[in-house]
Amino acid sequence: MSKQPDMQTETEDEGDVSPEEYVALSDFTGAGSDQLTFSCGDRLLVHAKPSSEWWWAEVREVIGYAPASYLRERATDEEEEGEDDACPDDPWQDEEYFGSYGTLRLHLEMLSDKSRTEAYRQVILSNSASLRNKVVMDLGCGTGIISLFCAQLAEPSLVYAVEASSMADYTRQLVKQNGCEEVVTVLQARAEEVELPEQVDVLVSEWMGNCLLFEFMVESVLQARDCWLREGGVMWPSSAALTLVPCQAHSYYEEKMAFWERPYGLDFTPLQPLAQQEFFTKPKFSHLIEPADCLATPSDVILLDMYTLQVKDLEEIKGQFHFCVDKPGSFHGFTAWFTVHFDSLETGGATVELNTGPHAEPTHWKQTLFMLDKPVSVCVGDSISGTIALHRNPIWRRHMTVSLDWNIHSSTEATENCKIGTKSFPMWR
Ligand SMILES: C[S@@+](CC[C@H](N)C(=O)[O-])C[C@H]1O[C@@H](n2cnc3c(N)ncnc32)[C@H](O)[C@@H]1O
Repeated sequence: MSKQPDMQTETEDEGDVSPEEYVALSDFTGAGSDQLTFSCGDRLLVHAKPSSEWWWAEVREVIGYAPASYLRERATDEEEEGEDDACPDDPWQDEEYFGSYGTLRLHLEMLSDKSRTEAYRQVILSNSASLRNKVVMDLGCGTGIISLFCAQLAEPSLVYAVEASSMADYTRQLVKQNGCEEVVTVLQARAEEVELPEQVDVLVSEWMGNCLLFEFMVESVLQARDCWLREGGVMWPSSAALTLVPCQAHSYYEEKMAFWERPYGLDFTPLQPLAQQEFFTKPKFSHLIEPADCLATPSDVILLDMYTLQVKDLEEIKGQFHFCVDKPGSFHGFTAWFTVHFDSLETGGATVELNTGPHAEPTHWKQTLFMLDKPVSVCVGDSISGTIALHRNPIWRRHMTVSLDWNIHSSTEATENCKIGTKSFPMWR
């Protein structure tokens, strides 16, 4: 399976535009013969934009596909003179990111997610005695819910509630409204830039994104840990796991792909390559997998220790899987979700878990589905092994690409039969 499905079937005239000049934002090494290799600063001529992710381009008289997110439109000569590098102005897209957290929509979604919010409440409640007189930092406090739980359910000496978005103004009001202003200090700042008068005993944050890492808020948490957590202090969450399972996704496949087989008695199959490009090249967020659609026992493929994880580790995180199929069916893809654990402040105390998988109460993250280009029939006893890699985008720091490589060994066919596949899914770029 190619990394960019069906690229081979695309021609130069699909999505034609008159050639435009672009500049490479970063080095890129093509993975196959149809992909270009170029260096940061190279000028590329883009001939066609057949998809939003991959463009048909030319560099040094070589033609091939280039990832759109590595390119930026070339400025005029005058504009270019004033530029000292090719990097975008805001690789973290902070304006857009913190802008969205300055409105209520996301906070309503998060606070309405009872499993998520109650898990944090439970962490505070079950550690209330040990939190007495402790100093807490709530990184990315949003409306201040976790800080308010701390102030109401325990007796910390101080909670620094750090929030970069304009929501912080309202958070201050909420803290006052609930009589917690003696304990909770709201600081409107990016956590990376905040100055605290002291180190903290506990660093709590709700930083998890789709597929655990998307948005990479975790980097801010790791930087704050290194700056502000006292030696021996506690991280909440303390660890995180990404879980994967091979699965069926009949209704999604029917809805997006099989639909084109015979709508109204007509053969629309020439649209299937387009359907694959449009619906299956990116993961499906907000997927709710039925436990019955799991073809094997789910397995943790990536484990993160929040005490030892380093910012540089985030560039590429790899895991392996080996599934034994325990249900016959159509292997349509992989579904991923995450679980985080909160260690107790007391030695031997109970750990609290927030599990976003199909066997737990649904959360607003739901699960993430990665569709194969074509389903593969599998039988009980077959094995599906391979690797997963989360590659952080070198330019757009909140984005990543999830690459999956797998091989399927059949247990039933007399001759050794192994089907292999590989596919990369940009989230978002
Ligand atoms: C996922 S929300 C969680 C909000 C709140 N803690 C809750 O549980 O409802 C993450 C929040 O962190 C803020 N945030 C993200 N990165 C930050 C940073 N580096 N510094 C300060 N705030 C940040 C966002 O603006 C957003 O309000």
